[in-house]
Amino acid sequence: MKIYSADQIYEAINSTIEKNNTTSNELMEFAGTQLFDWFHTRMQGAQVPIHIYCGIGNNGGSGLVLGRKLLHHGYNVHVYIVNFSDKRTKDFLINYDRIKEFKVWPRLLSSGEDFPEMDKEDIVVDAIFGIGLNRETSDWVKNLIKYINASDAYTVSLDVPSGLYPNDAPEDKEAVIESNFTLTFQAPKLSFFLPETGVYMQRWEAIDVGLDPEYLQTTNTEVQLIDTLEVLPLYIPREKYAHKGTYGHSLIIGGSFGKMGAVTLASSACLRVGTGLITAYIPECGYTILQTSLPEAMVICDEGEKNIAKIQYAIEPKSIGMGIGMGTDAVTVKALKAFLKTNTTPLIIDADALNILATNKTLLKSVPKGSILTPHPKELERLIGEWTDDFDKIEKTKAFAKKYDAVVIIKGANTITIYDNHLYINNTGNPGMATAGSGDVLTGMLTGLISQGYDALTAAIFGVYLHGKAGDIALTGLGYQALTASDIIDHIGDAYLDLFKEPEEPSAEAEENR
Ligand SMILES: NC(=O)C1=CN([C@@H]2O[C@H](COP(=O)(O)OP(=O)(O)OC[C@H]3O[C@@H](n4cnc5c(N)ncnc54)[C@H](OP(=O)(O)O)[C@@H]3O)[C@@H](O)[C@H]2O)[C@H](O)CC1
Ligand SMILES: [K+]
Repeated sequence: MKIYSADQIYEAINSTIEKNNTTSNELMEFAGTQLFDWFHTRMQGAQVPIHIYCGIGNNGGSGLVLGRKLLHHGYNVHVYIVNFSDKRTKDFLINYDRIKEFKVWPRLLSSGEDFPEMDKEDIVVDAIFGIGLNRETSDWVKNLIKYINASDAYTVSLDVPSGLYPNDAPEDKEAVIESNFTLTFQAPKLSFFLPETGVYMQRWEAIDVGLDPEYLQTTNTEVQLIDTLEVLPLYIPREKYAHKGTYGHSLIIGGSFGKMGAVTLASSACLRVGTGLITAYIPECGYTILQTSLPEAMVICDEGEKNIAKIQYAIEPKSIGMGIGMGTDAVTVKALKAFLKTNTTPLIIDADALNILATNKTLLKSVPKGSILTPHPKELERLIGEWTDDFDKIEKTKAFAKKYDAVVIIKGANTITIYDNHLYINNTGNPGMATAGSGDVLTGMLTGLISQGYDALTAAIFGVYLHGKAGDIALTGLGYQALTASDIIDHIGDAYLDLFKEPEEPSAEAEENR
């Protein structure tokens, strides 16, 4: 799914108006009708008080259309105008007049003294600011936002939680609505997926507000949300006359005394994702561990007993996953430096190998084209330096990926793959996957995909998706706490099979948050 910038959404609105020979108010009416349908389907006339807070722009206008339609169907509606400016938009004014058809005179809020009474069993509709927010809110509006947040009423935000920019960090963390549900217009916004700003909503759903399909389809976006529809075309089918050589030889380089499990997990995941052959390159002490725990794997032992000391082998791998459990012992650092000088095979660089690169930045130039780096936030910070907020982090990572022509995967709740100034946000995975070895599994999967012929970017997008999907499937019957990295490996096969499942009729529940 494409994630449009605020500018692109305004362009889409203009294009819709031009092409369909319609008016912006008709668009607002359509959007409001869709919003009403959403509420009506769920509420079925229930008389729970609904408090609609409308700003004076088009976000507020949409709130007024929704309010009018709810009133028309006999709902228990209270409408407030958050009068933060006298520059009311044309469509706001039209709908401000129209709601009075129902003999409803919205209450004007214009200072901190007159906030309405609400009960925590009530529903709040937040239509204060949409994507037109362009500066810090005034103190009294901030107080109103804090008041709404403190009410604990179930809050549904229209388009975005008010106070949240689609493509920027809020100046004041308290001046943002904490929404339980965000009904976003047409497509979600980037800020929904980043750790610092994603917390302002529990769930979201995109409402089709009828924007010009041609504009939406032909416009390139910098950001994409990756789900089954996006990865299905990336899948490379297995050939009938294939042999194990067809799907490449993968090499996992890592391990140190006490950390051999990481290599076992990565090698096992690499196999499960479909590599033809797998070799683990480990220090001597891991020989029996590997051979016993993973009979399918071949093992090459380094001359070092407890740490990797000199990387040399006589095989020709198609891809190499390195760094997991490797440690940062001086002898290993030296071995990695020497290895990078001559290696031309694409690398998937994780964990300690990332830390070694971060302290020896000149080595980054020796990372071959078509390689992937998989840092978690702390490792990323060591590579690119500190950032002021998530958006700054993304800009810095984009510059880093460009400079070294590498694919960078920022691991997190919504793992983000960055390459060539584009962002691919993964939509699978769950908090149960924040567990020991989960990253080692991902490294193994990426290595196995590249060996099978996927290019680095495709392997990253597809691998991160499959990894998350395997974790999601594994979750059933386990729950967040019990999920382990081995469970993710055990469900890689199910994640593949799930790609080809006939789509079920979407239930309202399943539609939410996708
Ligand atoms: N099909 C669609 O996608 C439709 C979307 N719609 C909705 O429209 C909003 C965007 O509406 P817009 O009027 O552009 O913007 P807002 O309602 O978010 O904000 C209104 C104005 O408020 C001013 N502003 C911005 N920040 C502040 C602030 N901190 N304090 C005070 N005032 C502020 C700003 O105007 P200025 O001239 O004063 O800068 C905003 O323009 C979108 O989110 C959807 O909800 C429509 O329904 C049409 C269909
Ligand atoms: K809003």
